[in-house]
Amino acid sequence: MQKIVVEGGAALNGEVRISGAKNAVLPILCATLLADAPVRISNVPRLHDVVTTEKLLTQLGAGVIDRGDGVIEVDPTTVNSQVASYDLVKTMRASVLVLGPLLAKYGHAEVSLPGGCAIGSRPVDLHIKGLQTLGAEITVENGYIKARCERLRGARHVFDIVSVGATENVLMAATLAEGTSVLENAAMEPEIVDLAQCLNAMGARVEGAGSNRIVVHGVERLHGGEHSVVPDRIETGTFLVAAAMTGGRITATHARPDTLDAVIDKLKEAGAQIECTADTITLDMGGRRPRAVNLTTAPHPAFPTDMQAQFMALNCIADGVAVINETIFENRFMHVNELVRLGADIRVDGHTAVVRGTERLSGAPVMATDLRASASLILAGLVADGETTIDRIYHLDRGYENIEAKLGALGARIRRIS
Ligand SMILES: CC(=O)N[C@H]1[C@@H](OP(=O)(O)OP(=O)(O)OC[C@H]2O[C@@H](n3ccc(=O)[nH]c3=O)[C@H](O)[C@@H]2O)O[C@H](CO)[C@@H](O)[C@@H]1O
Ligand SMILES: C=C(OP(=O)(O)O)C(=O)O
Repeated sequence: MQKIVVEGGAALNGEVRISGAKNAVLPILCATLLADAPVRISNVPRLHDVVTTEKLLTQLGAGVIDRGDGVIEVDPTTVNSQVASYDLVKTMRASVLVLGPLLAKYGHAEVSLPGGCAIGSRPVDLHIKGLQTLGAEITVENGYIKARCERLRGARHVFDIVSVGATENVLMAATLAEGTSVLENAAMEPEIVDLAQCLNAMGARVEGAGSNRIVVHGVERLHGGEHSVVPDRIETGTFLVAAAMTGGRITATHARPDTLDAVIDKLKEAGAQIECTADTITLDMGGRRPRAVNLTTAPHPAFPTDMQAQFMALNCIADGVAVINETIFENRFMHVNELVRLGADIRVDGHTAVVRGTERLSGAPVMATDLRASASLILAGLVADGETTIDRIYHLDRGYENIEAKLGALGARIRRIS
């Protein structure tokens, strides 16, 4: 099994090119199923989750051409199965996002229940309820969600709680429904906006994405189209935190600063100087030690849960005490015990972690438990004395494109070993 070895102590300097967003490209690839002509997606990151989605689309019968240069062409006209099997869905929860498109296009779909994952139980009841509001008959049998409906009907639906995935599934389904749907208490994440832009490029009529009220005027068909995936705000934030922790200066290029307000505010609070243009972010820490920053995760535009672990790593070596509240997932502190193995001082009580910054961490073998936990361990390794070896990095490869090459180009001493 592969591992990543980091030798701490180097300040990061230079430029890093940000990839397309994992959390945008996955729903967008699923959305191509709605079209009745080929769709071309560019700025696609090379990620394990993208490969899994390609396999899923292929299993459904779609033609998938990955041109290897960040462009994927999906031909959905050859789809001949509406069943997403457990084998693939269990490896990637986002596979459940084929449910809405398949149901809307073909009138039926069977998608394996994704089950829980390391960070929480992550049910899909809100996806099901939303599709039921549009008229779907849904049962859950033998571990599969079985959905059926001749043609979905536009309706008003209020999500019980804000869910990114449920908003995406219902939004995609509503594009082919008869009449208008109004989705209230919708998620407002930039990835929802990107999905809506892609759907509109395919002929959908979606308004209000990015607000908590999305209006979808159903159309008879979606045609092919082209879309370039929004830059990954979580990858961007991860590199910015790395630079802040090491006292360095980096510029993230091909980024979208306007999707990162809460993260940029916290980095400034930690003492970083930050300058943005429309598509770059320069962070200068000037060799200073970061100050501790309190944070509470919440749906966009508040602080993203997908950046919590990275800021935990920053707080481990910051000046002061930080209180971190995780309000989205019930079990998203699994990096804590591993950070403690590196010398961090962290106490967890329920959804709250109290982090007392220490001047030094010391390298050790650690184990990644999930995607962002893996990133936090790399960040801690960048500032720890000696070597940190991170095991189970397959989590990392789900969501970061070439992270060791990108960090290495910024001056980090990092390598992958088998
Ligand atoms: C592929 C993708 O885009 N993943 C992101 C997406 O995950 P995902 O879409 O799975 O996350 P949700 O926004 O749905 O989850 C938010 C909360 O709602 C709960 N919930 C969700 C659906 C449901 O039917 N019932 C229910 O109770 C979840 O358990 C969680 O506590 O948003 C999360 C929250 O920003 C991010 O951490 C993930 O990186
Ligand atoms: C939790 C994450 O992803 P997923 O929803 O794909 O598990 C993440 O990107 O941090």
